Amino acid sequence: MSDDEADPELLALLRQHFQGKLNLDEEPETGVLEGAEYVCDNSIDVALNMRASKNAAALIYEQMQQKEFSTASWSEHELHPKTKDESTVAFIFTMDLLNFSFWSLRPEEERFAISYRDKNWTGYWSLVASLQRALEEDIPITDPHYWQNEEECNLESLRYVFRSCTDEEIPLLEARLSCLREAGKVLYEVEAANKSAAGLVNILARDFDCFRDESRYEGRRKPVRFLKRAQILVADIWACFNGEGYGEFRDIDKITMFADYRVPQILATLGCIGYSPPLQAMIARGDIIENGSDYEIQLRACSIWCVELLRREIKRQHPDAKINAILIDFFLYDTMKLLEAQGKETIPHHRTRSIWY
Ligand SMILES: Nc1nc2c(c(CN[C@H]3C=C[C@H](O)[C@@H]3O)cn2[C@@H]2O[C@H](COP(=O)(O)O)[C@@H](O)[C@H]2O)c(=O)[nH]1
Repeated sequence: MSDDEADPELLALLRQHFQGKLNLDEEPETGVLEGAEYVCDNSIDVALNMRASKNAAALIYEQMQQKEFSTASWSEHELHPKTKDESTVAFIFTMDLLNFSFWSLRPEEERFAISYRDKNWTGYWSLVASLQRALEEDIPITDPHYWQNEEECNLESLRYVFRSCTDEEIPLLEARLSCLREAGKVLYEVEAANKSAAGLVNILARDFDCFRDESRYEGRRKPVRFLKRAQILVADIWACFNGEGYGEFRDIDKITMFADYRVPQILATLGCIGYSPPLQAMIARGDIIENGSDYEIQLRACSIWCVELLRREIKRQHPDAKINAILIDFFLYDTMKLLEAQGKETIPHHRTRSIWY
């Protein structure tokens, strides 16, 4: 072959690459942990406390062992779906499309709540209860075709699905409808990610605006990615299916802590993270912290990085521990909710209103 004729194989490869069809990296990365470490290294309003984190790691692991905390714990929750089938995947997908911003400024007895199975459910559980109740009322709330049908699925019908037993409505109802509408457009196959957790997270962030949870941070060229609902979606499917069938992901340990408003709260309560005086005062007063602000990015990123360091410390203390950031996160969230139920909250959660968490 003369040297001015490019190899046809190479040409075909390059053509595919420039058409964006070539997936060279068989082992995708989400970039969440890399961004979290960068922010944490440059953060002045949130700092990690290594001694408290070391002590917390031992405490968390001991309690997780005592409670035999595992993926099976996910399905033990009264409201979580029990069947291991495609309808449960659809349930979890719908749930994590809408799994954001339940906090209320109202007193406990007046806040948005769902009455279901003779109990009033608030926060995240109000979402799960609403979806279960809708399905029992034969509303196909987990069906993408329903989300697309403007006759059937609209603000009125969604207001009915999330009807409250108090006079406070679910926050961001319109935003929830647009998340469903958008998702309805991109009919989704879990197989697309060929069993890669990071791959599925990246596809969700690429194909759905409402999963693309990232922020520009100071001078950094690349946005800092949090991808909280994309990651908790993968984690919920993995946990629900105990890592089998739809829940099988070869790289599940690449999933990080989910940067919400509860786990930073328990990390601060444990002393693992600390705030600068101005940030401390804002959180104590219950001031709104804007989504995308420096304070908020530092809070979320340092929490992700802190849970990563807790995971590493637990693995150092117990090399054969079957543990990852997901199980630590789930455990910390449940622990925070227990403290809340016992009226033992000492540090409030930060207040950011957004569709990201
Ligand atoms: N980081 C993290 N964030 C989590 C969860 C969960 C529930 N996961 C269940 C599944 C397995 C676990 O064992 C849990 O039982 C909800 N959230 C987020 O918190 C906020 C709701 O708070 P509140 O209004 O107080 O209910 C909201 O942003 C919601 O998206 C978690 O696990 N981790």
